[in-house]
Amino acid sequence: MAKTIIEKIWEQHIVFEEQGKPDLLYIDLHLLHEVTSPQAFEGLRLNGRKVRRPDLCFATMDHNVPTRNRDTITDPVSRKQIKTLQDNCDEFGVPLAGINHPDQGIVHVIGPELGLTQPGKTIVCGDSHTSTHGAFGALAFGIGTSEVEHVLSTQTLWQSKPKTMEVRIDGKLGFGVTAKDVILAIISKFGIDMGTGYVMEYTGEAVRNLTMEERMTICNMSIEAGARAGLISPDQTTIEYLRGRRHVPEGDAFEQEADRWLALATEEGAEYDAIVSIHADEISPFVTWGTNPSMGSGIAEHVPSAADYEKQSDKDALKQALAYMHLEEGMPLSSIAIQHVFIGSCTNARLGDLRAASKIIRGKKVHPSVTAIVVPGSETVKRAAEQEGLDQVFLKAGFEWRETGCSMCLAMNEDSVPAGERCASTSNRNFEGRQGAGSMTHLVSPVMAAAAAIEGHLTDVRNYMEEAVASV
Ligand SMILES: CC(C)[C@H](C(=O)O)[C@@H](O)C(=O)O
Ligand code: SF4
Repeated sequence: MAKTIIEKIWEQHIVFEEQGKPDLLYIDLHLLHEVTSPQAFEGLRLNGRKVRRPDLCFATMDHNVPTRNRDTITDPVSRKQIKTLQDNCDEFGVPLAGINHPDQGIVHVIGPELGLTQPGKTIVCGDSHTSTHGAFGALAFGIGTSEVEHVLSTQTLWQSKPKTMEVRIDGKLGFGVTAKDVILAIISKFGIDMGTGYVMEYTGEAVRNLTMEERMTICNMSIEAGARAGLISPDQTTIEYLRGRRHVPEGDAFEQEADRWLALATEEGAEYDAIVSIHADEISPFVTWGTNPSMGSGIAEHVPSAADYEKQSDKDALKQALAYMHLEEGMPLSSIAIQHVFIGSCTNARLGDLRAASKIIRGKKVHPSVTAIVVPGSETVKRAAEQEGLDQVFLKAGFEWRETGCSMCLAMNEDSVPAGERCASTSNRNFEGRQGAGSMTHLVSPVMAAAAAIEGHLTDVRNYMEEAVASV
């Protein structure tokens, strides 16, 4: 019987199964960061255990690292978490890209970059956005700290078999429409619970045409759609991205792996437990106006009104979100003034994202009432961008060019949005207080963030792009 990639990877990793109980899965790659690992290592120490396969682990520091001055970590909790990870990795022999390491970066950016993320692997990390790695056709999901301890000591994990969902994106994406708009549009159309209990596989013409970086943006936000994980079957784009990366085999061995990877793809006629679809024509540059990622619309639209909803619970949710966001029902989205722009995070801080944003701002100036920062996703991204002169484009326009890390995505370090101020952000979460107590977040793509930085309010990037095209 034809199978989905999800079933194939699952079956290949079962170590132990018993009817009606979760399966014990082998884990091929365990990524770690400083926030969710301290108690797990402490648990090992208390029980006199070792890390079973340090060679299948890789750690980095990302959530707490300062993006201005690497040598001064002012927050005592941040300082402690960073020191603790360093000590734990030293003690247990876990490879680490520490704060000043040339490979350091956001865990979900560096895994793929180093070629650690590969098709067919089971990948876990004590972090919900581990779904990012699914872009490669890996089964990648976030786990809790007690599970981190379990994986450290056994290299296995108990997991209930998920249901499968096909999320099909037909057609070709329009002018100015990016991967970020695709995933925001999907979550807006089907809701934040659409994926509960499922692993979602993104399919369709629009997906096949995306680069690996763009696929990562989509898979990254699977968790915001409630899914356990999200993935994309490997194809030639996947293979070409991985060729030559540090942790993949070389020469003939690579070609053999490539054949094995391609054979994992979902087979023609395989059945999913659920199917949803969206057409590329339905998707325009998106922006969120509310306090969860489903509360968003195309930039040409308006903040919804209570009258637009039938259910009282939806009307109430709208009112609550708008009260927090200090927005009025029915106002045009493009009239919303912003004071901050954040181009960063594991969703949208890769080289392609920075390139795209830089094209919008080249030769322009950040609006005087806006503070705009670029936080590259990794040291590797930062170096590559600097080599192309992108840092100079951003700096000339009035952006700050920072060191790498999670930064303003969740404001665990000193980068935060002050209470009562608004940020156009390329990150993935817009919950109340996410970017700082009382801060207001509008999730957008990198090009939309760049255009907002120039205008001082949310704006349709397509106008900018038309101008850029016309000036050629
Ligand atoms: C700190 C970490 C546990 C958290 C997550 O799991 O997602 C963070 O990365 C986030 O994005 O909120
Ligand atoms: S960049 Fe944001 S979403 Fe990604 S891992 Fe860091 S805090 Fe989480």
